[in-house]
Amino acid sequence: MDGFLTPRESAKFIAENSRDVFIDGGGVQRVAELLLAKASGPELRVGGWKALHELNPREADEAAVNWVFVTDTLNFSFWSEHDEHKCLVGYRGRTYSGYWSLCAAINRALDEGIPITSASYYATVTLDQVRHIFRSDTDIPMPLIEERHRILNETGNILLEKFEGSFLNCVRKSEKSAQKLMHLIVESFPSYRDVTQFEGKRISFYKRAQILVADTWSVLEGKGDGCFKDISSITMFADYRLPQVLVYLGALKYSDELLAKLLKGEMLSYGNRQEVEIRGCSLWCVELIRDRLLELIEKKGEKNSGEINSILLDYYLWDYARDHREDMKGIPFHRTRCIYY
Ligand SMILES: Nc1nc2c(c(CN[C@H]3C=C[C@H](O)[C@@H]3O)cn2[C@@H]2O[C@H](COP(=O)(O)O)[C@@H](O)[C@H]2O)c(=O)[nH]1
Repeated sequence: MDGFLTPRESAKFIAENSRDVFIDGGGVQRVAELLLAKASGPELRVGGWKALHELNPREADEAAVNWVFVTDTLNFSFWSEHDEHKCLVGYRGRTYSGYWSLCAAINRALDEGIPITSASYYATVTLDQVRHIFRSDTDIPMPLIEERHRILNETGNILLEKFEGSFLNCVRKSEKSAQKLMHLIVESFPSYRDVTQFEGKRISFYKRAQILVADTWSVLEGKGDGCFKDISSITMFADYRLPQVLVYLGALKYSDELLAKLLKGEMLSYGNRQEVEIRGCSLWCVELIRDRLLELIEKKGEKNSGEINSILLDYYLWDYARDHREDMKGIPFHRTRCIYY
């Protein structure tokens, strides 16, 4: 997708021109120190993706890669109008919400013999079948179910036409370059084209394309086809949870006007100036946190396991947000209903 700034360039430009969202240097320092204490733990390792999350595949084979692909193709917009009434999926004795309800529904379908990770199946799956596969245990369905159906059909057909029905073939075309894979994804699959404009510039976030590259790296354990030489060039993923946790941790601040709007639960449309500032400043904030953390590791004389990158910081902060959901109740997340994050 030529003519667009990269996500990192976009984020820097947005942060420099933002009016309602600000990065707090003291907060960046404090988050870097929080992460320093975890730098040698299991969380900030590529292995954490499997070790810490029971719904993720254990294997590192073609089927696992295709599980990641269909999951990240649908990895968007799980928030509900009222948090106490939301889509929930029970699976193997546990109840899952949000992003995890998607993973639970996919694993439940596979257990029921529904080949939901096979392009030949989801290229022609019907809306009724999709409603059944992603059914909720509550009366609140998974949001945007019609869009999910349309995207499954569209994406399945493209994967069949261009990559013989397997995302592993797309990965292999990237020749172990994360950037090449990200661009192959956005050029091939329209639903991944997370782009807009800001102050007259064409900017990109590519949130689902970046997390797809990251999850592919993770499911392949950073080895073989997943040994991307430039994996550290992937930035955090501009969703609606990371901004919330960055505000909670004091690294990001909103203007009074924007905070009041979010506290009222007002929706922001995709591409709206304030929505773009929230996403861009969050992305840039994590880049600054990563830079500061690497300096602290250097100063401490610890060998930086080359692995510390924005992906692992993002995963850690996203999990942190999950684990501190109650504490974060007073901090609003921005409500944008779209297929991009
Ligand atoms: N920045 C970022 N955003 C992420 C993820 C994930 C899960 N991914 C990895 C994490 C653990 C597993 O290992 C997965 O590989 C989902 N999301 C986004 O969050 C939102 C859903 O939130 P809630 O409503 O609370 O479930 C939605 O926009 C979804 O797209 C991530 O990691 N980082």
